[in-house]
Amino acid sequence: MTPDDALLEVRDLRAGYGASRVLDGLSFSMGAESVAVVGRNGMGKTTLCDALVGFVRPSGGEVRLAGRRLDGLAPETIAIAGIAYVPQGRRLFPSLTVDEHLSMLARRARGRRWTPDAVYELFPRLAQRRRHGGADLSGGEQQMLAVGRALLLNAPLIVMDEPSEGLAPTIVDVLVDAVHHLVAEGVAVLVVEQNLRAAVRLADRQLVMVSGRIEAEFTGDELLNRPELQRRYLGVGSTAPAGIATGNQHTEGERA
Ligand SMILES: Nc1ncnc2c1ncn2[C@@H]1O[C@H](COP(=O)(O)OP(=O)(O)OP(=O)(O)O)[C@@H](O)[C@H]1O
Repeated sequence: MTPDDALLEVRDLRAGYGASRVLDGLSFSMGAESVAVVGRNGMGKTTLCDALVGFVRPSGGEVRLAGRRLDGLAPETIAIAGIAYVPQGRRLFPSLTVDEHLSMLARRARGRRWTPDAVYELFPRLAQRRRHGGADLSGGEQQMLAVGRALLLNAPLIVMDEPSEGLAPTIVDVLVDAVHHLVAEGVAVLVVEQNLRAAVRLADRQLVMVSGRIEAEFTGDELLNRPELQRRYLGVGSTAPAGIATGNQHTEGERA
């Protein structure tokens, strides 16, 4: 991909917390496609997401969306400029209903592709639960709501941090279908994943993060079929079932 046709271009990005540098000259670019970032725990994946959306202020480098420089801007400005965020842990409001979560952004979404009704069409399960509070939802329903809320920004790029975390396999299927649907409509999705099986279903391009940089890129098939790559880059042990989880993923089995 040349910078000319990149939707998102990240160049030499640096960021950290106080004196500790976490992102250390990270670069990649992507178009209107899905791309996964995988890597061991603590390599800086969440920090990358937070730096892209403005929750962590970069200390150097550039983030450009469709050519417009976004690094250093406030999170609200970056959201409106076109990067929506589905954060790790979903960050919903326990006392607000599904409807109330979505109606907060409904006015901005009016007349555009993604409205609350369109979100309910994508996730019929959410429509059935529309009057339930955030705290009453299963993990899968919460994740659908977090994705739905991000969609209402009608942004060209959605960043998702560990979307499959804690979800039952059937709900991961719903999520994978939704991401494919979005990409087919021209929305770009950048997804950070600990779960390699989920990562390769969500995206063909797999960027491997090591110590705050993108160290290598593989296709999903390459990563799934080459245990030595999994051991080297993802810390998947030789006794683990091939390609199930990177680092110390803890999940599955939650009620759908
Ligand atoms: N708020 C913070 N203050 C200080 N250090 C932090 C903070 N958040 C993360 N770190 C440190 O930054 C490094 C990268 O963390 P980050 O969460 O970005 O990695 P990650 O690849 O997403 O890991 P994980 O998969 O475990 O969430 C770690 O060493 C972590 O301890």
